[in-house]
Order: sequence, then structure tokens, then C-alpha cells
Amino acid sequence: MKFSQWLKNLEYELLQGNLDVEVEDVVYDSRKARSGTVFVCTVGTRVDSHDFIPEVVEKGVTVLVLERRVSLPEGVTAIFVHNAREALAVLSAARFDYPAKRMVTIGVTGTKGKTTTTHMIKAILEACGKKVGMIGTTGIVIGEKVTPTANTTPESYQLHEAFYQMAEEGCEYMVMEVSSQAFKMHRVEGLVFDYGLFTNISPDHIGPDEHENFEEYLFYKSKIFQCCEVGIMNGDDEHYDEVVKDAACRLYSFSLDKAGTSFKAENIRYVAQSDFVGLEFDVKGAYELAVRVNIPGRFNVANALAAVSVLSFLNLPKEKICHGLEHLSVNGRMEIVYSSERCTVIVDYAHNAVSMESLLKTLRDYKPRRLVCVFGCGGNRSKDRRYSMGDSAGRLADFTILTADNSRFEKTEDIIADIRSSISKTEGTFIEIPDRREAIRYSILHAQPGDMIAVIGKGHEDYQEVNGERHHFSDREEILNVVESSEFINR
Ligand SMILES: CC(=O)N[C@H]1[C@@H](OP(=O)(O)OP(=O)(O)OC[C@H]2O[C@@H](n3ccc(=O)[nH]c3=O)[C@H](O)[C@@H]2O)O[C@H](CO)[C@@H](O)[C@@H]1O[C@H](C)C(=O)N[C@@H](C)C(=O)N[C@H](CCC(=O)O)C(=O)O
Ligand SMILES: Nc1ncnc2c1ncn2[C@@H]1O[C@H](COP(=O)(O)OP(=O)(O)OP(=O)(O)O)[C@@H](O)[C@H]1O
Repeated sequence: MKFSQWLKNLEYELLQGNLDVEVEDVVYDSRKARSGTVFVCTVGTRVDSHDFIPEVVEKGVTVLVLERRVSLPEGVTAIFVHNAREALAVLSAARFDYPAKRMVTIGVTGTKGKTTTTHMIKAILEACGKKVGMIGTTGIVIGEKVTPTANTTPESYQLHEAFYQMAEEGCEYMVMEVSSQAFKMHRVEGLVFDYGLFTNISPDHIGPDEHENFEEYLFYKSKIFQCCEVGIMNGDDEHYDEVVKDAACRLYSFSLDKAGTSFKAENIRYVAQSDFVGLEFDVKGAYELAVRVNIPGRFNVANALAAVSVLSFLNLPKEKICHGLEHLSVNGRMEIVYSSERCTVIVDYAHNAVSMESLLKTLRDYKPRRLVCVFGCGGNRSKDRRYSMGDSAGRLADFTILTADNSRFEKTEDIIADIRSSISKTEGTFIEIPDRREAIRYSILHAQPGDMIAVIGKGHEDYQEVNGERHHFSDREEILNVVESSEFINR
């Protein structure tokens, strides 16, 4: 392939060499540089990869893309661009021949609910017999194959490579989580999603290497409506007006509370039966559907409504959409791992006070005999989380078991002591069992009929991180071990 053929959507200045040089790939990590590739130099948070130019040229790189004017070795073609990550996205799309255009693409952004909603969309499309590719916290998912990624939204090159694989394997649809950081780092530059979905926004991801402040976070997240054909926004979000202010798409909205939005959830029922714990509601407005979802919680009404709003445009059979929603499985997000008259045990990924608060509040909608909460906090992370989560659990749960999360390089007992300092100021009853396996076991073996037990914080994770090492640990597996044990069965 001639390099010039990849340049049609890029503004650049030729610094030296010949644009018709033959190239076969684009590389952005010097360690992967090889003969006949284009190396895109970026200025990262830790490394400025312009420094690797001598090394990559030595390895046979024929073209360099620069965003800093540096001295160049002879014999290599070099172009200067305004932003190298933007250029990486444009070149990667061209390198894989614009694979996203071969599928219906759905981008989902928002502070909370991205993973849940993308899984819902995928599950419903699959229930309708469609082949779907998915990208997000779970990694790159094509059929049964899951490829873990370093980021929720991977680097642009990895994205286009994944789109290409999806299209080659016959995926008609692609649904992905788009983080605010992805917009900031130009990972989705040049993509135009067929559908863009915005679940909600509240302060998060503000700090070193992420966003300077909430305004910046909102600015980048709102970009979803500048890179999609049809945009769907949460009409209940308090920042609605700011988010849609610069929208350049056909805009729709969904709501649980407000009249006049395009899609509205009405007649919401929280259902807790021994064989079904979940939600029922009616979608009204631009699309009408009676929905039953096998995942509990008010925020999952919003997630399911958001998913249905997108899918309403796709001419899918309504009975299959309903089937998909009633038989969902979203790993570690309000996941009912066990339910009987004896108790219901739920695993959820809530790992800050805001999520924990909404989780515990909405589980109260199910009127459990007791709401029991099992949780801990991560080590080597903000201590505020320990105080605020301790306070939420103390106020909202009937009984709390404090235990380990990923303690990392801290002592679990010290982390629990921090949580204790806030939970003990509330009226909440709690005990401490530092071993998470024992804590889960205790909560189930001592359950009273009608209890709801929420095991919080680790969700889908299948490890516990202690002293820099990851040991296999899954809340789901531990729960199943207990409920399948003779100790529980014969009790
Ligand atoms: C702050 C940030 O977003 N950093 C991302 C960025 O890394 P960076 O620019 O800092 O990388 P760097 O190490 O300085 O390297 C700069 C360049 O030199 C290259 N390099 C580096 C070393 C070398 O030997 N040779 C070489 O060529 C690197 O490939 C890179 O192109 O580019 C990397 C490659 O794409 C990302 O993996 C990395 O994400 C880091 C791991 C990260 O923690 N990001 C977070 C903030 C993030 O993006 N989070 C969001 C949201 C998650 C959520 O919603 O919960 C996400 O989408 O994951
Ligand atoms: N729509 C929502 N509103 C508020 N909280 C939610 C919503 N959906 C899920 N949650 C809570 O947030 C947690 C994370 O949900 P999910 O993984 O779907 O969101 P996410 O946007 O992918 O989050 P993250 O960026 O933290 O991975 C859930 O375990 C649940 O407790």
C-alpha cells in the first residue's frame, strides 16, 4: 500500500521524503516497530515517543508522523501534524479500510451504566439473532472470544483493528463504551456512530492524568452528540441542557420522570419473587413496549429504557426484544447469583458512595426483610471513599459485614478501621470479617428468610489484589460454593 493512500482525511505538512513510499502497517509503540511500518510519535503522560525515532528507524520504519519538530535521520519520509493521536486515529481507519462503516455502530457514554447498557443492547440484538461485536470494560468481545484491553475504550488503532475483525467475522452490529478520556485522547476521532447514547453524568474521573474539572469532563463526554447520526440523551439528567447544547445529530431523549421526552418509562414495578427478581415497566412515546427485565434496581429501568430507545430504531421483532431483556446476564452488575425464599444474593460493582447509595436505596424498593451489605474498600486509593461508603452502608443497610476488597499494599485491618470510623457514627449494625470468603459465607449461612444480601465492590472481577499480586477470587463463585454446600442445604 502507498502511504499517500492513507492520507486523504488528514491535514499534514510533508517535512521530507516521498509520500508514495510502500507501507504495510501503522505502529504507535516503538517496541512493536518493524520494517515497512509508519511510526506515529506522540507526547504521552510518561514518555515522549519522538525520543524513539533513532531506534525505530534502525528497525526499518519507513515513515514518521510527528507532532514536534525534531531533527530527522536521512532516508525516511516524515510528516508533521497538529495532533499525533488524531492522526493515529485517521491513519488507523484508513489502514483497515474504514471497517466501522461495514456495521451498524452504537457508542455509549455516561458516568454510570455504560457497561450494563452495552451488555443489554448486545443481549437483545443476539436474542433477535444478530451477530454483535462489543468493546468496553469487559474487553473486545467477538462471539465467545474475549480479548482484554488496557482501557475501557482502547487506542484508536486497536479499535479499528477490532472493527475489522468484527466485520470479517460477520458482525452486523458493534456496540461500545466510549469514555470521556477516549474523546480527550482522540481514540474515537473520525468515527461517526449510527447511534450515540448518553446515560448520565456526575462528577468522576477528575484528577491527575484525567480531567481538570467537571466542566472539562462534561465537555468531552458531550462530544458523543457531535459524532453520531442519532443521539439519545437521558432527559432526567440535571445537566441535560449543557450536554446537548452543541449537539449536531438528530436528538431524542428518554425519561423515567419527565413528560414530553421521546421515550418514557411508565408504571414501574419492582418484582421480587423466589424465581424472578427484577423490573417491569411500560415504554411509552415514540415506541411502545411492555418490558420485564431480570435485573433489579431503579437505575436499571434507566439502562433498559436507554437500550430499548436505541433498538427502537432498528426494526426488531418486539417479542424478541422482550425475550432478550427478560433473560439478561450482565456479569457483576446487579447480578442475582442466588434467589429463593431463604434469601437473595446479589453481586454488584458499586465501588463509590454514589453508586452504593443508589444501589442500597433501590434494593429497599424490593422490601427485603433485612438488607445486608458485604463490602470493603481498595487499598492505596482515596481514603474518602472509605468514610463515605461506611456512612452510606451504616445509614442504608440493616446489617453490614466489613471485609477485604483489593487491599493492594495496605493492611486490610487498617482499611476496615477507616471504614469503621465512619460507620460507627451511624446507627447501623456491623461486624468485621477481614477474609472476604468468610464474610460471604457468614452472610449467607446466617441469612434470615427474605433477606437481600448485596456483595458490593468487585462485581465481575475474578481476582483479589494483595501486596502487588493477584489471587483468583470471584464473589459469584464464592456465593455458589456456599449455597451448594451441604452446610447450607441441610441447615
Ligand atoms: C492518561 C491516559 O489516558 N493515558 C493513556 C495513554 O498513555 P500515555 O500517553 O500516558 O502513554 P505513555 O506511557 O506516556 O507513552 C506515550 C507513547 O509512547 C509510546 N511508547 C511508550 C514506551 C515505549 O517504550 N515506546 C513507546 O513508543 C506509547 O505506546 C505511547 O504511544 O495512551 C495509552 C495507550 O493508548 C493508554 O493505555 C493510557 O491509558 C492509561 C493506562 C490510563 O490509565 N488511562 C485512563 C485514565 C483511561 O483512559 N480511562 C478511561 C476511562 C475508564 C472508565 O470509564 O472507568 C478508559 O477508557 O480506560
Ligand atoms: N444508570 C445508572 N445510574 C447510576 N448508577 C448505575 C447505573 N447503572 C449502573 N449503576 C451502578 O454503577 C455500577 C457500575 O455500572 P456500569 O459498570 O454499568 O457503569 P460504567 O459506566 O461502565 O461504570 P465504570 O466506568 O465505573 O466501569 C453498577 O454496579 C451499579 O451499582
